[in-house]
Amino acid sequence: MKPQRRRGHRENIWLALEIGNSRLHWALFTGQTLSDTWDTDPFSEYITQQLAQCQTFNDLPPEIFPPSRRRKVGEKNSPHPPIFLASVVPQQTALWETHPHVRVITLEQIPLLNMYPTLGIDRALALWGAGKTWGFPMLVIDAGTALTFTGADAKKSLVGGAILPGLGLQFSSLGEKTGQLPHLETEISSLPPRFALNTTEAIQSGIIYTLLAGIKDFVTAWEQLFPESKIVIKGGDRILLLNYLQIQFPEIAAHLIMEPNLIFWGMREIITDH
Ligand SMILES: Nc1ncnc2c1ncn2[C@@H]1O[C@H](COP(=O)(O)OP(=O)(O)O)[C@@H](O)[C@H]1O
Ligand SMILES: CC(C)(COP(=O)(O)O)[C@@H](O)C(=O)NCCC(=O)O
Ligand SMILES: [K+]
Repeated sequence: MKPQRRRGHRENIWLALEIGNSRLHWALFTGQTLSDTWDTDPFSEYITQQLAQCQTFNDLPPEIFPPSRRRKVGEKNSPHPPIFLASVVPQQTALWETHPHVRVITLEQIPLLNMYPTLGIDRALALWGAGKTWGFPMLVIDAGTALTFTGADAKKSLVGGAILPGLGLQFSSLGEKTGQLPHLETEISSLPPRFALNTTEAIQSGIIYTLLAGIKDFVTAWEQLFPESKIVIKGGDRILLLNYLQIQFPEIAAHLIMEPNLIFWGMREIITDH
């Protein structure tokens, strides 16, 4: 599984791909060093079929590997690097797993204790990456499509967690499943009045204040169990939520470390030598 060193081209280049429910998250590594990250939309079957034909790095389609990033990779005809894949979207996984350069990461590779078989690989990798970086006990909050809490104790044993609809999903489900509520943008330019007098602000208020209160409640409960634990927040809505937590519950926000690349740290831990 380890990326091989090859003579005559830049050493140990590998790609990490995390497939989430909203988008694909990519990282370019040289050995242990993370040199670049970017996000793309999910791919059609056509693009992944094209990918399976690629022989060299340069053959990678621009939808996957934007031209602006190519200079970091070295010679044009460098062999195709391995792509280490962690996915929580089975339909997308199926498009990739036959690809000759793809290695799918599974829960068995992650040394966390007490994992249950259906635990999301993203949650396990992010928790492992955070714990190996800042130490255990550890709680990870992933503000992605779903918002998740995932915690482990000092023995690197999964304590458990929680899953709820993320910020975007809360807005879209109200917009889609009701007769007269609009589908609002996830961006909230400022905190609305809690008791609002129009529909837009009433939706924003309901979603943002309950999310912030929920995060506060989970963080407080975790800290009662593990007062010495670090807590790290990741995911596409991390900045928005942390900004509003700073306003609403500054004492809670002060405990949170923000780090978007936890899953890539987790992948690096399990696939490279130290
Ligand atoms: N450019 C973007 N595209 C999609 N979602 C985004 C973007 N920027 C911020 N977001 C927010 O990120 C959330 C998705 O988080 P992300 O971590 O990308 O999800 P996942 O890992 O589940 O694919 C959405 O709720 C959305 O509000
Ligand atoms: C909870 C998730 C949907 C989060 O996915 P994401 O929002 O990051 O795309 C994913 O981790 C998943 O499908 N988990 C499986 C169930 C579990 O972890 O218990
Ligand atoms: K995720």
